[in-house]
Amino acid sequence: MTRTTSAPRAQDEGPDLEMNTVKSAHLANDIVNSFGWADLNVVVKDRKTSAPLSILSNSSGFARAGEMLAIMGPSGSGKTTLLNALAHRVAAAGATTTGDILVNGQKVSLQTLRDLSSYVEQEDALIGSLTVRETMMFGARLSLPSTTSKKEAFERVDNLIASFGLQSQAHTIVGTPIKKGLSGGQKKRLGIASRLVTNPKILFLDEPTSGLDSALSLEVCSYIKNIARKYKLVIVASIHQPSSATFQQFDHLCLMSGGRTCYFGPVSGATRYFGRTGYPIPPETNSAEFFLDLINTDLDKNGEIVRRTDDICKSWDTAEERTLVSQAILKSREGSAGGMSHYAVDRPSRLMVPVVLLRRSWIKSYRDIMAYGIRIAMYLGLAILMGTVFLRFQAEQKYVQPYINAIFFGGAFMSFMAVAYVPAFLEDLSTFRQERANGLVGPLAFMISNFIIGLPFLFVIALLFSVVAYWLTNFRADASTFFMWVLWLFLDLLAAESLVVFVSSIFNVFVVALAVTAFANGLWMCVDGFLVPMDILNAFWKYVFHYIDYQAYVFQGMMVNQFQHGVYECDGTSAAGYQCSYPSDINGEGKFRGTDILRQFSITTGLQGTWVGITIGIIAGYRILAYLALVLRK
Ligand SMILES: Nc1ncnc2c1ncn2[C@@H]1O[C@H](COP(=O)(O)OP(=O)(O)OP(=O)(O)O)[C@@H](O)[C@H]1O
Repeated sequence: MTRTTSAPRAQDEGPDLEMNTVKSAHLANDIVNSFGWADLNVVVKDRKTSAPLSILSNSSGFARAGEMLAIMGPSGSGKTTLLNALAHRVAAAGATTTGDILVNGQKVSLQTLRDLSSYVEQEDALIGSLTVRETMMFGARLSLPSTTSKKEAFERVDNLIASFGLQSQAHTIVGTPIKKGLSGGQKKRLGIASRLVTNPKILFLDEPTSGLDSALSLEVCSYIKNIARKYKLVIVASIHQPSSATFQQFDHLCLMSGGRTCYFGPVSGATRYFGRTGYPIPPETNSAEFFLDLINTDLDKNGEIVRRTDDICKSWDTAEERTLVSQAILKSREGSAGGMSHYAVDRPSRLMVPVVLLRRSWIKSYRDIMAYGIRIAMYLGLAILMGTVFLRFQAEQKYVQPYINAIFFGGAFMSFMAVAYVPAFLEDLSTFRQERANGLVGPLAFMISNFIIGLPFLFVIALLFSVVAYWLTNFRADASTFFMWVLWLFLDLLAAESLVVFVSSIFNVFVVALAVTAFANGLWMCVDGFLVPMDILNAFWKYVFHYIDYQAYVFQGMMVNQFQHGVYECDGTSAAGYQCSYPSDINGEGKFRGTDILRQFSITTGLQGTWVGITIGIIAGYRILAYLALVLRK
C-alpha cells in the first residue's frame, strides 16, 4: 500500500486543533456513542417494469463515536441510497425503506436524527459572493438558538475556520463565475465546516472528494478525520475510487455492489478478509481499486464478474465478520439506556430565519452582479434604446400609434427580460433545498425573504428606466403621471419576477424554466389587448387568459395614464381638410381626445385603482402558488 506524502495537512494543523479544544468544547459529542443500522432494505418500483425492485438488501452496519465510515462501491451500487436511508432522507424516488436506524442502540425518529446530524451534499450550495467567514456566520445564525450571543457565535465560527485550515481565506469570497475565490478543496472544506457549525454529532457526507484530485481528496479527508477524532463525531461518507492514502483515512469500510453488502468492517481487516475468501490482493496494489474492480459488474463481458460478485455477497452472508457486526448492534441495543427519543436541539426563532436570509440575500444582491447588476445594466441599455428610438413624440396623430407601441413594448419587453432572473433564483433554490433538508429553513421564510429582497432592486430598475425613457419619448410631462408610470413598471417587473419564481419552483431545470417563462410571457403579450383589441379578442383567450394577464392591466394602466387627458392633432390642415383616424366630437377642429384613442382599445378610465389591486393580487397569487409548489415538492 503506497501512501502519498502530498498534503496530509490536518496532521500539520494538529496544534491548531489542540489550541481550539477548550474554546470549541461545544463541538464535542458527548451524546452519541454509537450509530448503527440493521436489516435496512430499500425497494422501489422498477422504472421499466413497475415491479418491486430491491436496490438495498439487508444492510447492517455500526460505527462508534470518533470513527469514520466509508460506503464504497462501483457506480450504481447503492451508496447514495444507503446514505440517504441512514440520514432518514428519501432513499430514492418512490422508495419504501424498512429496517432499524439506531443511535446508542435505540431506534430514532426522523426529527431526532435531524437534530443529531447534518448532511453534506455532493454538490455544495455555497453562495459564491459571500466570504468564508460570512458563510459560516450565516450558517450559525440559521442554526443556533437566538439565545446564543454574537460573541459565542463568532467564537464557534472562528474555531471551525481554524480547524479546517481556512484562516488565511476567512475574508475571501467563495467564488462566482466571474470572480475567482476558493480552490475546489477549500470549497469542500468550507461546505463541511458550515454544516458543523450546527453542532451535529453525526455527519453524513455524500462523496466529499468528488471533483478533487487525489492530493486534495486526501487533504479534505484528513481534516474530516481530525475533526471526527477530536470531537468524537460519527462520520459516514460515500466515496468513489479513493487513492490508497485517502482510503486509509477511514476506520470502517462498507463495500457494496448491486445494493448488497460485500464487506463491512475495519478498513485494516478488508485485505485479510478478501485474502481468506479467495481474493488475495496482489502486492503494490491500491486496495480500494482492487476491491472495486472485483465487484464492478459494469465491466463484465462474459458474466464472470457477476458470478464473482454473487459469490462475494454470499460469502459475506455467512462470514464471521458479519456476525461481529450483528453482535455489536445487539450489544448496543442491550446497553441502550433510553432517552434518545427526547433529544432535541434549540433552533432560532421562526421570525429570525427570514431576517437572516434577508441579510444574506442583501449581501448577495449588491455583491454578485449576476443577481441584479447585470439586469440593471440591461434595463438601462434598453431604456436608452427605447428612449432614442421612440424619440420626442408630439401630440399629433402620426405619433399616436408609436406612443401605443412604446407603451406595449416597454411593458411587455421589461416583463420578458425577467427571464434573466431564472439562473439567480435557481441558485437560491438549490441553497434553500439543502438548508431545508437539514432542517434550517422552511419554504415560508425562503419565500418571504426572496420577495422582500427583490422590492428595492426592482423599484430602482423601474425608476432608472423611466427617468431615461419616459422623458426622451415625451410621455405626459407631469409628476403624478410620471410616478404612476413608474408604479406600473414596478408592478410589471414584480409580477414578471413572481412568474419566474412560480415557474422555477415547479420546473427546477434551467432550460425548462426558461422555456416555460418565455412561453408564458409570449402568451401574456398576445392577450393583453394591444395586438388584438379586447372587443375582437376571441372568447376563449379573453375569458380564460386575458383577465389573469398582468400585462393587460399594465398596458391598460399605462394607456390611461398617457391618454386619459390631452388632445391630439389630426393629419391635414383646415384648408386641405383634416384626416382624423380617431372619431371624436372635436374632429371638426382637426383634433381628437386621448379618450377617443382609449375607446378604440375598449379601455375605460377610472379603473386604475382596481387594476393596481388586481395586479397586486396576481403577484400574490404567483407567490402563493410558488410557496405551495415548494411545500408539495418536499
Ligand atoms: N426506480 C428505479 N428503477 C430501477 N432502478 C432504480 C430505481 N431507482 C434507483 N435505481 C437504481 O438503484 C441503484 C442505486 O443507485 P444509487 O444512486 O444509490 O447508486 P450509487 O452507488 O450512489 O451510484 P453513483 O456512484 O453513480 O452515484 C442504481 O443502479 C439505480 O439505477
